[in-house]
Formats: sequence, C-alpha cells, structure tokens
Amino acid sequence: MGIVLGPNRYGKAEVRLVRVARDDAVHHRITDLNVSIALSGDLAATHLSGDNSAVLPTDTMRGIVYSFARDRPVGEIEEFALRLARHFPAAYEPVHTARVRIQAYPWDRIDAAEGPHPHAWSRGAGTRYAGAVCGPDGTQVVSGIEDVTVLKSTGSEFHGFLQDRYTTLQPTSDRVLATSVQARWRHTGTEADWADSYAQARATLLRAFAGTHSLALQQTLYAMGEAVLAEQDGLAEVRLALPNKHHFLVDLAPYGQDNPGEVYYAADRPYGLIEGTVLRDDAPAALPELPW
Ligand SMILES: O=c1[nH]c(=O)c2[nH]c(=O)[nH]c2[nH]1
Repeated sequence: MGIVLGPNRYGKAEVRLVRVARDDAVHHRITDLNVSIALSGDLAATHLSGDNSAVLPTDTMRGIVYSFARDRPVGEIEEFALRLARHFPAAYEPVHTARVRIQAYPWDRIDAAEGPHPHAWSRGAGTRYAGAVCGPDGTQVVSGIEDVTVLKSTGSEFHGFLQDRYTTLQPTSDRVLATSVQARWRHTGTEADWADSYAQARATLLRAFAGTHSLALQQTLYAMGEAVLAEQDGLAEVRLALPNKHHFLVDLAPYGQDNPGEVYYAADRPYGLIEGTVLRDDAPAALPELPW
C-alpha cells in the first residue's frame, strides 16, 4: 500500500476587477467582476518535493486578469472567461487545463433629474455568472444567474406528500412560494450572442416561475429549465438550485384574530433546497472540469 497525490488544481480565487470605460470625461460604463482561475497540469513536483519550476504564481494570474482588462474592453463575461481560459494552456507548457469562473455584479445608473446619471450608480439585484474550461478535451462555456429572489403570493400548492408519524406539515392549496434562483446553462458552442442569450434566459426563468401554477418547487424547477431549453437551441443543459424560502402563516388566534393568508413570518433557515438538472436527451456530455 502506498500514498499518492490525487487530483489537484490551484489558482487565484476572487480577483475583484472594476473596469471603467470612459466614453468621455463624464459618460462612463462600468463592469464589476469577481474572477477566479484554477489551473491543473504538471503539478506533482511542487506537491511532492516543493520544486516550483512548473508553478505559475497565483499572483501572476491576478496580474494577467488586470492586464487583460487594460488591453481591451472586457466584453461579455463569457468572452472574458474564454479569453483567460485559453491563455493559460497556450502560454505555459506545464498547464494542461484552465478553469475560469466570473461573477458580474450589476450596477444601475441612478435616476437623476436630467435622466440616467452618466457616472453615478446603485448596485442592482442578482449576479450574472460565466464559467469556462479549456483543456486537452476541449473548451466549454456555462452561463448563469445567482441571488435573484422571486416570490409568488398565490398560485402555489403543496399536498399529497408522503406522510408518517413524523409529519407535522399541513397540506396546503395556497401558499407563498419564494426562492433565490441559482441557475446555470451550458452552451453547446463557444460562440454566441452572450448578452442576448443571457437576457433571454434570465427573462425566461422568471416568466416560467411566474407562469407555472406550482404543485411543488420541484415542478417549478423543471418548468423553468425546460422553458430555457425550449427557447434556445444553443443550450444543452440547465442546472438549478432553488432554496425554498419558507413563509409561515403566523398564528394570530392568541390575539383573537384570524389570518386568512395575510400575515407571514419569513424564515431564513432552515430551508428546503431543491436542486435539479434539465437537459436535452441528445446533449453532448459536459466536460468534467467545467466550472458550473
Ligand atoms: O415545494 C416543496 N417541495 C418539497 O419537497 C417540500 N418539502 C416541504 O416541507 N415543503 C416543500 N415544498
């Protein structure tokens, strides 16, 4: 019996990059990113003997992110993720595979008296995501959203579930349904109108959440994923993680009051966590190292 080095990777996580595009002295556009890079390849020597000759310092990766952002506009985050992911295996012989994850935080122009302010911003809701892998088995891209909180104040039921002596949950034919959407969708190719695909997927997810009369969050999850795939041929697979943000009706009987679905306690934990994948049955497989 021996002890060996197993799978490993390393990189710089959470490089915070704010890129200001100055159309003129006062009219700006901003991009606010959180970039993480992970490389794998010939890394046995550093682990086994501390020989760092094949190790590109993570500090250099940080520098590359900032330098690439200066060279030319970052563009859509999928584009930037691909540009970075392709660079590392091409530029450094010991690097076989690069994984890049990017979160983009939205900033909305503040409504000023004269209209949208040219350079003052307020942080928007939700985060956009892109991930790319580039290695010997190919290149793939995934896009997504996270922290988009949605709620329906009716149009949601939950009943007919398995019951035993531990069951206390009452079946309901009308409840509040709320979740914070984390969604990922995998592209079949590496070229697309990323902005348009993103806007469409985001809108479709929200429309499907709103439009599905829910008998379970699981059913809503499938409907959301199915709707995104039905609208975009260039997507192979949608993965969703939906925390069930429970809203409990408050018992007002002690105060001599009824509560016909008006006063709720919004619990933050524990929460049900509903996760699932919706995919085309003929979809090519995802690369194992794709950073979802
Ligand atoms: O939509 C739901 N799915 C569940 O699996 C579940 N479990 C639970 O307690 N409430 C709910 N709601």
